[in-house]
Amino acid sequence: MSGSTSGAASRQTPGVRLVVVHPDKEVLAQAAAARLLTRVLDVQSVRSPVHVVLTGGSVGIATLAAVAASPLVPAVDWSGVHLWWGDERFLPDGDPDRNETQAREALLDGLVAEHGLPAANVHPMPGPTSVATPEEGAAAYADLLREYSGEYSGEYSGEQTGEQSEEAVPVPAFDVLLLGMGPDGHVASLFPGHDGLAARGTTTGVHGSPKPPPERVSLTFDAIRSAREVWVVAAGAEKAEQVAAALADGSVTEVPAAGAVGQARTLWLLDAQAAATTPPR
Ligand SMILES: O=C1O[C@H](COP(=O)(O)O)[C@@H](O)[C@H](O)[C@H]1O
Repeated sequence: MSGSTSGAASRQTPGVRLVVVHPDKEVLAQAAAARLLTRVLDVQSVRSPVHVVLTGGSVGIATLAAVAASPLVPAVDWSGVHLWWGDERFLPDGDPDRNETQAREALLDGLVAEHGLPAANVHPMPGPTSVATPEEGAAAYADLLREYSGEYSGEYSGEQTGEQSEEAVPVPAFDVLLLGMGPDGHVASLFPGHDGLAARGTTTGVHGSPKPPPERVSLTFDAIRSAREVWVVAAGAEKAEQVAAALADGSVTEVPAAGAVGQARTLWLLDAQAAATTPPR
């Protein structure tokens, strides 16, 4: 055990993984929001811009709502923050089931209107309003990511493996990459047993998602693993089994969340129910 705080139990693995357990989903969302704002402030004290990747899903959106309600919002220089998505449901602009729509309602519209977040710093994944297929959306987003990949130079073939690809992925230097986790262990739109798990490059079109809607756009594992910090947020008893499997370094094919690892740090931010079958370490 290390780093326990009031209401939270933390476990630090020898490497770069930290598991933090909060009493319930509400506290989890509040704590994740506080942690996110603090991280953005910390990064802004040493460099700018800050790149944050958002997630959809229950805890992901609850976290954004908690950010919106935080008194720390004005402490951030939002003009120096860029917001991206880890995945998107392939639905028309404004559809209530788009991760973008939910994030805008929960937080982003308010940041743009009242706190100086430039609308141009919000980078949603394209949907059928602007492209014909998830593949076209994935290609357009890959181009946008490359445009902002200041630290990257050279051609990326999408063929590299392991550490080599982690160093060469043409995406912005993501400071924090948030991921929700489904009860089946999926992260972003990378589902158990699906082709997307092995997709190369930085983005992929998804068909036949077991969770509606069937068509989606997702970052690949190469892009996810390029992030300095990956934070997996999950709540609820229905996720306990896959949380335990991922934290036991289970097969990424069966539990995609097991493959969600940050370059510097991986945080698992859980509620007590989601952590219920994870043995203390
Ligand atoms: O469909 C999706 O689901 C996951 C997890 O959602 P949750 O409601 O079970 O937390 C989410 O992370 C992903 O972004 C989203 O597209």
